Amino acid sequence: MPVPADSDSPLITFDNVTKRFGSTTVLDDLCFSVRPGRHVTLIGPSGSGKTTILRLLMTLETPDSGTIQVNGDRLFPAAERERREARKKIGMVFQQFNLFPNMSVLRNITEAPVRVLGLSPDEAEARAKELLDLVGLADRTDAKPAQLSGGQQQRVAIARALAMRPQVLLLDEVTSALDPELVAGVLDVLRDIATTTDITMLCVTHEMNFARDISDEVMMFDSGKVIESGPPEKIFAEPSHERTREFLGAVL
Ligand SMILES: Nc1ncnc2c1ncn2[C@@H]1O[C@H](COP(=O)(O)OP(=O)(O)OP(=O)(O)O)[C@@H](O)[C@H]1O
Repeated sequence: MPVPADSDSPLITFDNVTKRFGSTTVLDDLCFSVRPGRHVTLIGPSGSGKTTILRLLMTLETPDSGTIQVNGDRLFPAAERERREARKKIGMVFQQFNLFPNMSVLRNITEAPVRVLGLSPDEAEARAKELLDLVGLADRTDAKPAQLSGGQQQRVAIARALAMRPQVLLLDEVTSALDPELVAGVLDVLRDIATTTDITMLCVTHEMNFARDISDEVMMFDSGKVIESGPPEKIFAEPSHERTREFLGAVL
């Protein structure tokens, strides 16, 4: 039976998760959990497995062993039906915006809620308009993605992820593909979502100021494990692990 989320029971749990690509062990008996409503940033050197963690939660990858649960439903190992239930609670925004180029902005957002959640087109459209307002694009409903800047496209992608009413929002280097002048607008939208909603966020970013602003917790990964975690003021100011000091020394 799924356990209802409350502030004491974790929303996301990784128990002894191992993931290999060929002979490379990317996640090594990894254990961590995230409580509902928390905003957690994953940091660590390139190749330390941060994106793989998000992709496992999206069921885009399969672990070699271990258990992953979301709100008491198993993602892995799980029967297909249970996995689908768990998967529905998760939305992701990718580095590349991945919008449907031939659909309008509005249709990009309403498509999945109608098809997957069974919302009526009117309900989906009303929700999409609220979300476009939230991301500052209420006047661009009829535009095609190619008519928007990269920052605007990424804001549509954020609205599209939220339209599925996920409990967890995964953000994978969402500003890395943007021109520098467009980064702030996207980060402002995410700051707003972090402060005005109760959504749980797992974020991979190289924007350390953003991580400092929105995170309740920063987890430092190295060699497939969490080597330290804590509030951003602790991790950024007084990291206790030598590898964290080295990493932050290179990126800050
Ligand atoms: N589909 C795949 N096939 C083979 N190797 C992969 C695959 N996906 C990831 N890897 C490897 O797994 C390791 C971890 O990759 P991952 O993208 O999770 O790291 P990361 O910490 O997010 O790195 P970065 O900060 O550079 O994005 C890397 O060595 C990568 O090359």
